[in-house]
Amino acid sequence: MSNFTDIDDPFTLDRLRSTLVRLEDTIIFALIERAQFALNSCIYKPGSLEFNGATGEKSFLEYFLWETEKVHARVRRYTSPDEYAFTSPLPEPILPPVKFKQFLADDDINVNDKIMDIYVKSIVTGICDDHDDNNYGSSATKDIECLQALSRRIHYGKFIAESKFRDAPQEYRRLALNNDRDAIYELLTNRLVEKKLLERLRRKALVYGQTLDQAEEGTSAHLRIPVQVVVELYERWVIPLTKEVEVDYLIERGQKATDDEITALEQQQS
Ligand SMILES: O=C(O)C(=O)C[C@]1(C(=O)O)C=C[C@@H](O)C=C1
Repeated sequence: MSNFTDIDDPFTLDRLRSTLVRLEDTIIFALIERAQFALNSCIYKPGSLEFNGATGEKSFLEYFLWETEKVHARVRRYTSPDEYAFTSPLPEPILPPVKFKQFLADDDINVNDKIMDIYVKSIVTGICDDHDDNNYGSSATKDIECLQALSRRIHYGKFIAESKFRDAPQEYRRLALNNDRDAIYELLTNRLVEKKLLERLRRKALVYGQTLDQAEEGTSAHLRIPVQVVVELYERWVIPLTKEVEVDYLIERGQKATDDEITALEQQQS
């Protein structure tokens, strides 16, 4: 809920990108926190015996996440335009609504099911040792932090997409009306930004992962998380999913935009 009550414009592409840079830190630290525990694969298996039927049909992680999101929903977490829940149904907030500055168009894009699937199958297995250390609650707590940070980062693509739409409304609308996902994908892609991001991420993973234990300095043993895993996470999943959200958003946005709106956006630019 950080940016949306700022007085100056929080929605320039530069400002939005600086939020993505900050979220890199959040994600790397969340992964480092999770990696200190074993994989504990039973927490991802629906109805696993370890939990004596207490989680019903759900896995321990799904059960824990749903209970967590219920509390967060009550304190209006998911009314913020940059927060997306994984579970449902969720209760109404007990706090009065917050008036957020309107920037996004209405949409119901939510890729959290995909994020969960990729996280459990490919991400957590890449950062944790595959054994059982009995730290089920701690592991799931850290999983929830990783999932929420990834979800926030990936859905932030909507803000980036809206900003790009406002910069070239005619063009995005034309492509959206043709349902041309590939051309939208090309138009929103900035390869230089992606390249710099991956280089920065490599450096961050190297620095943040250090234990600063003198005896291990300069060896890979002093890293709490493999650098390559963090870089690949972004290359294979985080950037592609962000772009998927951007394309989905731009298709809907372009198809719904009226002539008057396009004209008004173009006048704002000149
Ligand atoms: O910064 C942008 O322009 C974005 O759209 C975000 C992002 C990313 O996921 O980091 C995605 C697509 C671009 O090619 C560059 C970076």
